[in-house]
Amino acid sequence: LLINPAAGSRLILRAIENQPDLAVDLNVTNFDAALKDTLANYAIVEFFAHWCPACRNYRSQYAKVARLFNGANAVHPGIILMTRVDCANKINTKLCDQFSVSHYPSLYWAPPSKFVGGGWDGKNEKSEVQPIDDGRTADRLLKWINTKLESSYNLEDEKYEKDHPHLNVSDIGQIAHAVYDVEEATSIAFDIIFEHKMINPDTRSTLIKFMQLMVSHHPSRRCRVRSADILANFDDLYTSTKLPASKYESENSTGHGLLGKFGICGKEVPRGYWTFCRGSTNDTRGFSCGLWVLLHSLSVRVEDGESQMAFTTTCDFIHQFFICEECRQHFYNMCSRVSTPFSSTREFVLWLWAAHNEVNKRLKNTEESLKTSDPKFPKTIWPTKRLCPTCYSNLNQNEKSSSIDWDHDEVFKFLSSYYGSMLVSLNKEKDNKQIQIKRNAVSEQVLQSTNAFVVPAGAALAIAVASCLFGALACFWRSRQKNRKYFPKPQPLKDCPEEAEADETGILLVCKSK
Ligand SMILES: Cc1cc2nc3c(=O)[nH]c(=O)nc-3n(C[C@H](O)[C@H](O)[C@H](O)COP(=O)(O)OP(=O)(O)OC[C@H]3O[C@@H](n4cnc5c(N)ncnc54)[C@H](O)[C@@H]3O)c2cc1C
Repeated sequence: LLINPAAGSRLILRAIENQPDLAVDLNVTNFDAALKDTLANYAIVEFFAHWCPACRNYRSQYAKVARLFNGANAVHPGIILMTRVDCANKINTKLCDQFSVSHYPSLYWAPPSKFVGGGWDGKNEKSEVQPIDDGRTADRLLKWINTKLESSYNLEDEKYEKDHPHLNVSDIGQIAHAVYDVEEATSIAFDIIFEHKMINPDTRSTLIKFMQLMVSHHPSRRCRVRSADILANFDDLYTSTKLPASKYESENSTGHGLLGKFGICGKEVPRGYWTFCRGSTNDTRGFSCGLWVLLHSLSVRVEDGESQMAFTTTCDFIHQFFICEECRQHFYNMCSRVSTPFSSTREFVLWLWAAHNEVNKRLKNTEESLKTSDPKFPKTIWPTKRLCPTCYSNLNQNEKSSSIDWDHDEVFKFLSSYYGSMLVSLNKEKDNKQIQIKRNAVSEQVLQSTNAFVVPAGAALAIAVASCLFGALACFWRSRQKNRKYFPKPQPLKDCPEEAEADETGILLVCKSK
């Protein structure tokens, strides 16, 4: 699977979907970007040469393991990104040298970020990049992984049919995988809004205010940047006829004009699968779970002074745009019961948490009586003692009791950390200065614009300026890609069979690279 190096790194990862061989082909032009971009905890890089018969034989073995971890139908998503690099392609020579590749295929293991700009020289024992010394068949590679992760993955594992030991939501670290789902839920929410043409004079201001909230506080950088772009061009995109179609790669203007084509978190999202919010069957959890996580992750990020605006915007957004009738009505009733305006983040965060628990409590009874619950994710009053023991004033208290004596300070601390830093802990992006400028500028405007019907001019300007900076960086990168004159054609290095060593398994050969 060869990918245009100019394509975005997420596109690279997405392109593996529906491919029989799900290992991701990387080369020197996209190696760092793809490994930086993945949210998987670990990566494996196979260095091979396309002329090497041992590598050709090994391909199907590697693919059997990649099926478990890569792609939309991964049985165990978000854990390992499995990639390969063709060292016989001359553009990759330096990259392969960095890893001291002496024979093909050679496999290396590390957290993805350790591959970026890194290497392996065989001398540094403390290096986090580690050669996989025994991965010559699919069974042996998986055994190596299982030993390393203390896991029990099996080549026969099928989606939904086995336990997902690494994706158990009662494990606190799993929230780090939810960034994927927050992006997914955001994209789906906006796709629904655009496809169902839900923007009208009554709903327009709510949408704009929610987007302003996202520009400032969405946990995913790509959603913040894209929301800012859309907000800055909202009127043009909405009417669409004012823009040349080529600018946004669209030929026609259906639905809400070009807005629907613009991808609120980028063109690659929604990807069509869930990670943290994945149910044990296809029709449970997913979008509504992702939407809750989005709301909670926004709530912990707002400033004290924004809390009342964030509350009303959240209530209006759910009321006007969540197409589950029962959900939006119930939620709005809970909103309507609030009589005193919020003056702090803490109040808003705890209100949303309590509202969610009220829904959990109601659904628990309904789902138990109708037997519609997801057996692996029954509704509970949350957080459980296991997730947050200090949230319970009295640890001897039954966590299933209807009136738990919460320690609200601890609950707030827990929520702030869980939906704050823990949620983005896998997301290695670093907010750069431009984002900060944009966030500050927009936050100010959000505060001032609780009744705005249009994007405030100042916010639009700030957003546009910041967007231009991103645009300039993107242009610079693209022009550098264009200026690369050519990629040399891959040349066969050696006639492998003469250099080959028999593998003791009798299945494979190993080709020497030098
Ligand atoms: C605004 C809103 C209102 C809804 N109202 C209804 C309704 O009236 N009727 C209906 O049938 N469905 C409703 N739903 C859907 C329902 O709440 C669940 O989202 C759905 O049943 C899937 O449940 P889940 O097991 O994935 O967990 P969800 O309830 O979706 O929760 C997602 C994750 O959030 C965390 N979480 C759970 N409780 C809390 C809490 N109190 N505070 C913070 N984090 C928590 C957990 O990690 C959980 O896995 C609503 C959804 C939303 C977004």
